[in-house]
Amino acid sequence: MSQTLILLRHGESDWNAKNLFTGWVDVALTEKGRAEAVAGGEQLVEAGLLPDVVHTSLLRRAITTAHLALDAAERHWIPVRRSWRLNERHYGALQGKDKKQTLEEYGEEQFMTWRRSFDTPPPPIEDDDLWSQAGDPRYADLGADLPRTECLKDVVARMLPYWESDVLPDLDAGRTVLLAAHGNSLRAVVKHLDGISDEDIAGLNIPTGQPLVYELDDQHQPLEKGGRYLDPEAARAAAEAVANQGR
Ligand SMILES: O=C(O)[C@@H](CO)OP(=O)(O)O
Repeated sequence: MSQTLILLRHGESDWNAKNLFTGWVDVALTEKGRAEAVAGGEQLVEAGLLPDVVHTSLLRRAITTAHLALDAAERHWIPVRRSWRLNERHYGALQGKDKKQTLEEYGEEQFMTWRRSFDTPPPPIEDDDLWSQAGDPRYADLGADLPRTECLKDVVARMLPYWESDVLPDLDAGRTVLLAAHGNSLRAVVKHLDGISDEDIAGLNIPTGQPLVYELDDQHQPLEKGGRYLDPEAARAAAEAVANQGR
C-alpha cells in the first residue's frame, strides 16, 4: 500500500500581491488567496483525497489556507500539528523589501542568488528591525536559535528533524497527510523527496494554492518523481508567475 502526502502552498498573501519579500512576517491571505485555498480543498474532494491529519507552519497564511481547504473538503475536524520548522525561509534583512526595487538596486545576479541559491543567505535582519521576529512569543522556545536569515540549505536542515519525527510516523500509520506550508519550505521538502541537486533546485517554483500529491513507497520514495498537481495546467502557469516575481 502506498502512502499519500499532499503538499499545499498557501494561497496568495497580501505581500505576494504587493511583491514584497515575506519570510517569517505573518501576513494574511488576500481574497484571491482565500478563494485559492477553498478551490484547493475542492480539488482534493474531486480527486477523492481526504486528509487524515494536517501539519502547518506557525504562520497564518498557511494556517488559514489549511483551514479553508479542509473546511471545503468537510475535513475541518482532523487533527492538526504545527511547527516553526515548516515556516517559510527566513528572508533576513530583505523581509519587507520590494522585490522589483531590490532587483533594480542589486542587479539580476545578486537578486537571484538571494532568492534561489542553495547556500547563500541574505544579510541577517537586526533585532530592532520592524520586520524582525525577535520577541515574538511563538518563537520563545527557540531562544538564541531564532533565525535572523536563512538560505534553502538552512531550511532543509531545520525541516528534516520535524519531517522525521512527526510527518513520517503519520505516513507510516497509513494516514493521508496534508502539509500546508510555504514556497521555500515546500521546495525543501520536494528537494528531499525527489533527490534534486543543490544546483537544480534553483529552477523549482511552487505555485500558491495548488495541491501537489505524492504517492510514496514504504521507504518514503516517490512512486512518481515530482508528484502530480491535481490541475497541472493551472499549476504550471502559477509556478511561472512565481519565477517571474520582481520583473
Ligand atoms: O517572499 C517570500 O517569502 C517568498 C515566498 O513568497 O518569496 P520567493 O519566492 O521570492 O522566495
